[in-house]
Amino acid sequence: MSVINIALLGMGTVGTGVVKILTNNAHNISQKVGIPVVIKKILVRNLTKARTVTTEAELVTNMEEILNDPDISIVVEIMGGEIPSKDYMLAALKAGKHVVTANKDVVSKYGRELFEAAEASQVDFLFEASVGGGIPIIRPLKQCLAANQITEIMGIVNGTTNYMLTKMSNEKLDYADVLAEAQAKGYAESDPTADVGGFDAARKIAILASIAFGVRITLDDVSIEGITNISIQDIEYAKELGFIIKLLAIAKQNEQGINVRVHPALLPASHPLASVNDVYNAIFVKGDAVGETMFYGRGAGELPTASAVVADIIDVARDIRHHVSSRILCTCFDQKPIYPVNKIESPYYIRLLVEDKPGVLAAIAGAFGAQQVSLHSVIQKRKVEGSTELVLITYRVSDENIRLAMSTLLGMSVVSKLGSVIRVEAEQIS
Ligand SMILES: NC(=O)C1=CN([C@@H]2O[C@H](COP(=O)(O)OP(=O)(O)OC[C@H]3O[C@@H](n4cnc5c(N)ncnc54)[C@H](OP(=O)(O)O)[C@@H]3O)[C@@H](O)[C@H]2O)C=CC1
Ligand SMILES: N[C@@H](CC=O)C(=O)O
Ligand code: NA
Repeated sequence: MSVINIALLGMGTVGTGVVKILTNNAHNISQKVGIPVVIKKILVRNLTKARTVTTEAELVTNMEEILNDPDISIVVEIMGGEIPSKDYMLAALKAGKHVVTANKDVVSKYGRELFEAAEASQVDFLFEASVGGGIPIIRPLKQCLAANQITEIMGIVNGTTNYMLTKMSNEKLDYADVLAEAQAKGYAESDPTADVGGFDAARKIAILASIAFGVRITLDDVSIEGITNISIQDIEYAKELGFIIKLLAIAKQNEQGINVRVHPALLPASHPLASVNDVYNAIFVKGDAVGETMFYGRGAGELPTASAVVADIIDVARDIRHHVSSRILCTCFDQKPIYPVNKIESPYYIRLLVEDKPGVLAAIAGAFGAQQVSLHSVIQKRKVEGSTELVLITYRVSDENIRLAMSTLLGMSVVSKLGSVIRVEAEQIS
């Protein structure tokens, strides 16, 4: 074997980055593998579309041309979406080809099926780019931290929403404008509701939790809330109170089971995740032996994501050279109960509009008190349409109790509007 031939499925944002890296760093990569890695074919939808990078690879529109090519030993899926990506990956694995993917939708939903197919064919199935873009996180969890019992993962795992929240916070830009910017930069999914709705982050934390806890966690096990209801007003009030709003992905394991959730949260400005800005992601992993570790870097974008994809290609290429494969496949061996989010206690930030008259504050405090919700701080903000805006931070309370308190408040004639209810992740408020 004098070269390793690969095929790309897709030549969009990530595919373009993969072509660039494999071209610009060809010598370096060839030295690391031992022989050159060459892109032989690229599957696209549209052969006549203008491309921003030139390649000697043949552009094709029929997957059979890749599946039936015996020279191609690695298939790199960077098309996105579930269908036909999953079927193409399965077909490639069954044809004895190694597969590298950046597709969290497919890995989080069909991981088991794909791992089984890889094992049956004794080939590799690698997916480093599916979580955290260019940040090494899958390999560290599966290999470098393998000695540990992981108890907690917490982080910012969606570049689009972190970019949006940063721009809204620092430049007071409008939600729709910053979303359009993130799309133009190639950070967002083809359907950006996956980003802003929290589903992309949920798929990523499901993948991380599955690997970390040795359990198959699916999207149905994740409690999901996105950033669609976060306003500049909330970002500003949070800042005044010493907090920064971030979209967090959290997975925790304790005696009661596993809790996996994605939601916006107020973080104290001094928290390490509060200063993770723009498209950057950061992931904390706590292990019983290693203690706390943190992984940080660009979570989306052409070259950072392609960096992780190409690293997987190099890993597989080395395996091919050394006649080894399927070294670390599925690590989800156990069944453990899921601990529901409504039992998780935390402080809450609440913004509401109330009538401007004596006794209202006492009535509201009473409604909270009836559901065992104690108030840490109450600030009276601006006047809006004749009502007064109240911003409250509660002490630690369960999701269940906060919901009950909210429904009582909404039934009170003095409450004209409920603005926002956002969790606060702060150890110091207990
Ligand atoms: N963008 C990012 O920052 C990151 C993306 N990812 C993941 O990487 C994957 C790719 O993302 P991205 O590069 O942004 O996506 P793009 O939409 O930019 O590119 C998709 C590519 O796939 C091709 N394609 C799509 N559907 C088909 C099909 N049915 N048959 C043949 N070709 C098809 C398109 O062809 P054509 O060019 O002809 O239209 C295009 O070249 C996704 O799974 C995404 O979630 C992961 C981490 C970060
Ligand atoms: N849309 C995703 C892309 C990378 O996974 C994000 O913004 O993080
Ligand atoms: Na990664």
